[in-house]
Amino acid sequence: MNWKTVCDGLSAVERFCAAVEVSGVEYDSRRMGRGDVFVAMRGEATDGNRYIEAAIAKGAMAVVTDSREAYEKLRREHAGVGAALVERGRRALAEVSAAVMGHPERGLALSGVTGTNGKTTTAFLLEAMLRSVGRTCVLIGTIETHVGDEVRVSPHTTPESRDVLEIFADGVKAGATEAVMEMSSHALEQERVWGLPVDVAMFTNLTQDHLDYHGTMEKYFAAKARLFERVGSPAPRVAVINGDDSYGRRLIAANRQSQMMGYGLEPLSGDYRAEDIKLQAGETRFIFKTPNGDALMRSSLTGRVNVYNLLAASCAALARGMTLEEVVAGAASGAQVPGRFEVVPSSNDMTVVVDYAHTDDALRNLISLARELVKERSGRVITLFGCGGDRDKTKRPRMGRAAGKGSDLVVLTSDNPRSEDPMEIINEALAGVRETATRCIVEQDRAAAIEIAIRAAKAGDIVLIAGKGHEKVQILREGTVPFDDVAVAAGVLREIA
Ligand SMILES: CC(=O)N[C@H]1[C@@H](OP(=O)(O)OP(=O)(O)OC[C@H]2O[C@@H](n3ccc(=O)[nH]c3=O)[C@H](O)[C@@H]2O)O[C@H](CO)[C@@H](O)[C@@H]1O[C@H](C)C(=O)N[C@@H](C)C(=O)N[C@H](CCC(=O)O)C(=O)O
Ligand SMILES: Nc1ncnc2c1ncn2[C@@H]1O[C@H](COP(=O)(O)OP(=O)(O)OP(=O)(O)O)[C@@H](O)[C@H]1O
Ligand SMILES: N[C@H](CCC[C@H](N)C(=O)O)C(=O)O
Ligand SMILES: [Mg+2]
Repeated sequence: MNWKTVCDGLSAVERFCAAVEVSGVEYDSRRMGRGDVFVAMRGEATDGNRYIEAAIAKGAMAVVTDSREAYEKLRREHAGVGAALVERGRRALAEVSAAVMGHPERGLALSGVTGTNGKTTTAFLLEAMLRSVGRTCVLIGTIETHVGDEVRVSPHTTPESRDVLEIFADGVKAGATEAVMEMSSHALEQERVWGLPVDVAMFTNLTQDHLDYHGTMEKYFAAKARLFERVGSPAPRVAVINGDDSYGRRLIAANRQSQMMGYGLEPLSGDYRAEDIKLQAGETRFIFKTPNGDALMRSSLTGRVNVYNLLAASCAALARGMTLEEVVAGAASGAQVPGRFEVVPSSNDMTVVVDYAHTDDALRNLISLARELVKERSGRVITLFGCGGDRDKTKRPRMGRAAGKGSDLVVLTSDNPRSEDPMEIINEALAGVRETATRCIVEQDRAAAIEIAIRAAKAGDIVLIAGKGHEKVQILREGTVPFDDVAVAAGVLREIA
């Protein structure tokens, strides 16, 4: 594509439309190919403007920068290279990528989901519903990325706009008409989803997480709320919002532009509600009440939180034109989401569950679900958890309290300590557990800790292995090593069988 054509569609402060052809876009000098546009973005760790020379050396035909100094240097020293001076690097990245890739976002109806917990599960459910009526989908989220039937690894929950658009372009080629995407608060704040036309936006809930990045709950909420505002693209056509959540109610009250679908369990939560809920291990049933009729909803997912996820996905599927009957049939077709209340198969008479609960709210929900499940058989709840390093430190004692409060035994261990000292993280969480009277065993090594937790269980007990879910690695100061909670737990269960 001609750089001038790209330039014409770019909201730039100044531009130099050299007569060059560009074939791709990159934001990382290490990934540059000949003929690409390099978009320099200012980050927290470094500044993309430092890598302009490296990008040109690798064959950049044009450079987009938010630095006047860098722009003027480019004009002086690289007369043959196209250039644009913009206000915000990440916005420009989205605009340039969409133009160079021929606007793949226009070929897909996009449903986006945000919230602290439940994004991955809701996205998987919605994709299953859409697929059940024969639609080809793109799915972008924490666990993996789907381009129709092709499964790819997800380096991030929400990639940079350039990478999202590349996936969209592949999706369009594969015949996709729908895209379902998790939109993390980091991505909304950093405008990684700038310019994407969201048709249906979903909000699951907001509880404490990521305060290391956002600072306060209000700022964290403001980042999530951007999905429902007119920033960079029109406001979503339909907003699907959890009316049982106090932040959700604020979004509902502030809404002026979208068709509103409020959902929840409380009578005032909205027009889409779950009533007569029946929860069992491996089965959830409820009456899905809608303004256009009611239907019996059944799913193999376990737990009350999944009632919310089913409601959000069902509302979105209705908004995408599916009938109530199709939605209900589609929900029944939704399979296990990896690492979300995943029961590890075993011949022992205890239950071992791997779950991605990594906030105090998720732990509380998980433990109270486990408590309900063991009630009849008078079993105990044994909870293993750890807290991530280089992430929100204030959630550590809160997670400790939540684990201690509902469990009969806590095993405290490591969960991606990253650059931090694992024992320091453990001690911060331990302070919370100690506020409760629950016995706590500390074992820094996660594999050893899993073994301790399972060996402590008796017939009828449930062992919750929380925090890592689908993850396949442990991130340590010394490096990243393969690690899989399900595999480790299955190994221990085999040994004691
Ligand atoms: C805090 C955060 O979100 N950081 C992300 C962000 O980094 P940054 O803006 O600080 O960028 P930077 O590293 O300073 O680099 C600036 C620019 O220089 C470029 N560069 C850098 C080096 C070089 O040699 N050449 C070069 O061109 C970089 O590609 C970048 O464009 O942009 C980078 C490029 O895309 C990301 O890799 C990085 O993710 C880091 C690794 C990360 O851990 N992110 C997590 C917190 C995250 O985003 N998580 C959410 C999910 C959270 C949830 O569970 O809800 C997610 O959406 O995945
Ligand atoms: N609707 C919900 N409300 C509260 N907790 C939930 C909900 N859905 C799932 N959870 C809990 O949160 C954990 C993570 O769920 P899920 O992966 O669906 O959320 P997520 O928002 O994608 O998380 P992340 O931002 O880390 O990717 C689950 O394992 C479960 O313990
Ligand atoms: N994706 C989230 C959750 C990771 C959960 C836990 N395994 C951790 O490493 O803290 C994050 O990066 O904060
Ligand atoms: Mg997720």
